[in-house]
Amino acid sequence: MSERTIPIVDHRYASSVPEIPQQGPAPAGLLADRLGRPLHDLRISITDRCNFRCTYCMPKDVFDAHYEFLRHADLLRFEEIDRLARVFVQLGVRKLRITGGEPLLRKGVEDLVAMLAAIRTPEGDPVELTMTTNASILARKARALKAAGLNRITVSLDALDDRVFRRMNDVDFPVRTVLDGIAEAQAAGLAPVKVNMVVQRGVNDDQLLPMIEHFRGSGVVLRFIEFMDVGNTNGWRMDQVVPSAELIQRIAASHPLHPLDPTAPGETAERWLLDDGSLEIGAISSVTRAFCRDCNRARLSMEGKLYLCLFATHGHDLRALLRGDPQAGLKPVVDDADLRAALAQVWSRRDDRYSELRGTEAAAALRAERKVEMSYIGG
Ligand SMILES: Nc1nc2c(ncn2[C@@H]2O[C@H](COP(=O)(O)OP(=O)(O)OP(=O)(O)O)[C@@H](O)[C@H]2O)c(=O)[nH]1
Ligand SMILES: C[S@@+](CC[C@H](N)C(=O)[O-])C[C@H]1O[C@@H](n2cnc3c(N)ncnc32)[C@H](O)[C@@H]1O
Ligand code: SF4
Ligand code: SF4
Repeated sequence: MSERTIPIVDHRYASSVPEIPQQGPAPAGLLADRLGRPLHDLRISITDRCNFRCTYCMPKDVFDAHYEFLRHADLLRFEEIDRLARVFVQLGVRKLRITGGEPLLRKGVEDLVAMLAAIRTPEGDPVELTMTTNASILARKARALKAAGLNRITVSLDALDDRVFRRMNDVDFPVRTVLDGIAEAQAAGLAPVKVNMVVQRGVNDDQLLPMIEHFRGSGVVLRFIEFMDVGNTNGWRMDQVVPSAELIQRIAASHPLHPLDPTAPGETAERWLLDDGSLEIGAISSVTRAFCRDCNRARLSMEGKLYLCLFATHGHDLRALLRGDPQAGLKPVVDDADLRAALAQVWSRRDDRYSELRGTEAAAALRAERKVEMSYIGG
């Protein structure tokens, strides 16, 4: 291991096994955390590997040839992910997002999509199923993903200028291939395609207007994300954050904007429409306008740890519940009702709100403990 490689998984992402409560949870509709927030989204990270080395996410000097990625045996099997997702849906989840690392790199990902697409709510309805991808191999996967039941897709793209994009993904990957992936996703009917751009001052903030011009009239929804202090390795600096308020002002100077109402409680993006109706844009302002108050998102890692915040320092070990853990004297939980009770208890004790606390001693303490990495938890 090189000196700069961060310590191995167990230390980074210490885990706690949720208890199985004696009594069942509150009825699904009433489940809420300590701050009264319901559970609505489950974001499932299916691999910690990626073929890009985006400088703000997997810097090369940390995620290098010596970096220890998880072994395949440590990953949840698709059947295990499916079982957990079903129980989460019983508890109120209505949107599933597959992410990573790069989710399209996981072998057989279409089979997982098909399994998750078959899940029904207690009322018999399907849940929304989506994915976040760097689109490096989306052009050849889009039709199979749609056929398997994926509803829509979000593509990460940080620049239109090929040189800027290659520099940011740091593996010399061309922008053309990502644009082809977006076009194929649209042709396959994965609608709407959303494009997410992380904006870093001095790195790609000159790409705002070219991105807008490119996607006008295309049907794509374009969203700008404030560069976040997620993880411990990306060298985050506040002076590289372009506050959404500034960004919107810069755009509005040349493209008059019309604000849109929120579509659902807890949504991440504030939205605007270009006055001529040619493009919807969104701003995700986790740094300058925290949206923890309505945060209804849970995150499941590829090895089965449940995280209650993007900035969490530890996860709850659901794989130990599914598989048992002889060393800890744990038998596998065979009854879904028990699993459901354990998950409900974890959610009901949640009080995470890192972005609201950023700048306080509580947040500094979390940073000292080491937060989970973005490529592990999936964004
Ligand atoms: N701080 C913080 N950032 C988040 C959270 N959820 C999403 N983000 C950030 O916003 C980016 C975009 O989120 P998406 O994955 O597109 O999720 P979404 O906005 O819920 O998705 P849609 O349903 O497509 O609107 C992520 O990559 C993260 O960088 C959150 O709960 N907290
Ligand atoms: C971790 S990636 C995983 C999925 C896939 N590899 C991709 O890039 O779409 C999910 C999202 O997190 C975003 N992201 C990663 N690091 C970030 C950071 N420091 N601040 C804000 N967003 C970040 C990426 O731009 C991407 O849109
Ligand atoms: S943002 Fe996505 S594509 Fe870029 S390094 Fe992270 S996981 Fe890979
Ligand atoms: S910082 Fe944590 S609690 Fe706040 S919105 Fe993000 S994931 Fe939710």
